[in-house]
Amino acid sequence: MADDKNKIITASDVHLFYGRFEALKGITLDFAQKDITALIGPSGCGKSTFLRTLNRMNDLIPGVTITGNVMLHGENIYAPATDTVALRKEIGMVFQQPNPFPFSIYENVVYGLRLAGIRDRRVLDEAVETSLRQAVIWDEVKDKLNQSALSLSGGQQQRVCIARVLAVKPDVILLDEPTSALDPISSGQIENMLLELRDEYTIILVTHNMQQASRISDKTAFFLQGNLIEFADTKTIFLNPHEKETEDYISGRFG
Ligand SMILES: Nc1ncnc2c1ncn2[C@@H]1O[C@H](COP(=O)(O)OP(=O)(O)OP(=O)(O)O)[C@@H](O)[C@H]1O
Repeated sequence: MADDKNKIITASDVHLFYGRFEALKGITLDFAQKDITALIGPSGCGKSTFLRTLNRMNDLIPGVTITGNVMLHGENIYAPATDTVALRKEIGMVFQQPNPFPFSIYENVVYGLRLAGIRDRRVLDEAVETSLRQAVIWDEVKDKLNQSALSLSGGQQQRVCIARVLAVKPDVILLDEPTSALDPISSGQIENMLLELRDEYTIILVTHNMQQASRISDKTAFFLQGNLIEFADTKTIFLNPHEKETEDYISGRFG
């Protein structure tokens, strides 16, 4: 577990039910500042569900019941007073399928800033350039910022979506299989970008791709049937796992 002073998110005994089905069976897991943490495990083990508990995206699904605590900077995000819009700015999310809005590249990136009431063109222009540079797509799009984001390739769209998240300066970025819909070159670009972003952001990544987890993450959490089986340094998980189930999964014996 992370040192107390470095913890940014602390999840304690999180249970989640879809109706009567228990998809998370008491997950306790801490995330350290500016680590990349990979969540791995076979299909249906609950990794995406757990990721969504971290910025209350499951609240949007009817019939969901959640117990336990998720603390961000020591504050319970499930407290009734939590402003979920503000929470999702602090903990941004990127999905498997690139989901740009049907607007220009520029308007996609400034979307959250406009919602926050920022109108100063200079501030918006600066945020667009900074975020697109951080998402390593500035050079490809700088001459066509007014073109629809939907005209870009899938990999470019995903990087614009990441720029859209970065523009509101989150503390944490959640990514749910962000490269699984992309070709290997685009996936590699996104992996390199995540490694660059690690200096500034806490990154939590659901991935089916074990090479990806081992290439870019500092810590790895292995889930199985709604349980967290093992959480450790990525090297330990892949080279010297403590639990038999982890070893079986890593070595391809199931999943
Ligand atoms: N909206 C929902 N309603 C009901 N059950 C759901 C819902 N979303 C997920 N589940 C169930 O909860 C369990 C965990 O699903 P989840 O999507 O979190 O798994 P996962 O590990 O991310 O899987 P995958 O890698 O296939 O995306 C699965 O059994 C799934 O069928």
